[in-house]
Amino acid sequence: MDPTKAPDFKPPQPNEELQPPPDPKHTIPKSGPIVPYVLADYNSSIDAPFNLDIYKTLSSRKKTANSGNRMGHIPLNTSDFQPLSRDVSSEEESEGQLNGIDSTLQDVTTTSNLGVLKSQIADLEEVPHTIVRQARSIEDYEFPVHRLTKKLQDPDKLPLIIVACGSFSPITYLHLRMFEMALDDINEQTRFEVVGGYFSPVSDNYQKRGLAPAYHRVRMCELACERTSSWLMVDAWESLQSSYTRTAKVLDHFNHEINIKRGGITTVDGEKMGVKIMLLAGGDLIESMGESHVWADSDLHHILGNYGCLIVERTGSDVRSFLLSHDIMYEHRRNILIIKQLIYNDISSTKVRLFIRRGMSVQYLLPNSVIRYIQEYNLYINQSEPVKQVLDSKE
Ligand SMILES: Nc1ncnc2c1ncn2[C@@H]1O[C@H](COP(=O)(O)OP(=O)(O)OP(=O)(O)O)[C@@H](O)[C@H]1O
Ligand SMILES: NC(=O)c1ccc[n+]([C@@H]2O[C@H](COP(=O)(O)O)[C@@H](O)[C@H]2O)c1
Repeated sequence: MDPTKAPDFKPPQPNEELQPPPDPKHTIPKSGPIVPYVLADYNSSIDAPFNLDIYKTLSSRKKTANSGNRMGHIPLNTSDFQPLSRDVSSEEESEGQLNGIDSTLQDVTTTSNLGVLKSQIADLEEVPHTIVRQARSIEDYEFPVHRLTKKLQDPDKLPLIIVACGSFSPITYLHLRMFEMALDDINEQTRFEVVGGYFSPVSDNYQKRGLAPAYHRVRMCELACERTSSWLMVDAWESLQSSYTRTAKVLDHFNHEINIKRGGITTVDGEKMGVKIMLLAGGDLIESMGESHVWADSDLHHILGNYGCLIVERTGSDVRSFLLSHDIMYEHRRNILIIKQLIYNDISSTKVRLFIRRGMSVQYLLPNSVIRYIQEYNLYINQSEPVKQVLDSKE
């Protein structure tokens, strides 16, 4: 649980000159083109119209278009949905079901933008289909792009990828819901178009109580994403590292994979454009940013300045006041979006682990496929987290 134990973590010294975190030696080139978009540019209102051409020119100059890219996209048409697995349904059945979904959606979406959006319809969890899986070793690792949008859909918007870092031990409906809340607020309040969302589970080196082995946490996230969402993915890179990786470096990894290696994504005009990457986090994580022994100031400048943060308010935490009181967060406030939970959800992985240990039901707190996985591998039953600490942890 203690990132200060990372081999490269140095606590800030008084009067220290702030330096950005050092580039990881092999994967991140010295001057990575981190996309400089901020949520609210140059004091204009967050939803003011703005000139995309400047960015198009910039990105076409930097064009490093990688012809071999294998990007997928958030499925919007039924033809884009993942095929149902053949061992459970014939091709005809699949077609019939998809057509069924299509006509239902048509009714909802042709007349207005109201109702359930096409992009938010996933295959039902009960419909088994192929699960895209990440490698178990870093040697075989490939960055997942099967649900990344291939092409921006709105010519007036900028592409954005959301990354959630955490333990996910186990992943719950709250963690999944955080992405949906973020999606709604981004669509409503910003000029960004979400082109992908990733979970990045921490590695086993993160010494936090209750961590199931990284391999299982990644698998559970994969089941949850593939079975309940049409756009979320899991990236195992962080979980496969041999030592703890600070969040600043995890975001650099996403920048490397998406912007440096693949040159961003394609705009409506067929140009390549860099993608903004933002960290999705809960209010508690953000409040931990006030503790200098947990987050280095230079990392905070790097994360909040170069990337940005989407903060989901947590019951009982006042993120806005915290933002006001924290110098670095205040400095980068235009790159931070606070997401209000309109329906409060406070599902806690710690309590889920306790329930499992006590043989209690966890149904409707996490996806069924994740519950089945936990049962199959007997996860969390032999844990020894102090019960008092579990019950007091989030209150
Ligand atoms: N109730 C909540 N409201 C908003 N965000 C939350 C809530 N619970 C967790 N999160 C956020 O989910 C992300 C992943 O959390 P993580 O799995 O590391 O811890 P957790 O969900 O609090 O689980 P644990 O109980 O094991 O500490 C973090 O950004 C965290 O802030
Ligand atoms: N200095 C850092 O980069 C730093 C510090 C604390 C937590 N984190 C990250 O925050 C996420 C959630 O942490 P907790 O589960 O401890 O709330 C993890 O992904 C962890 O790596 C990063």
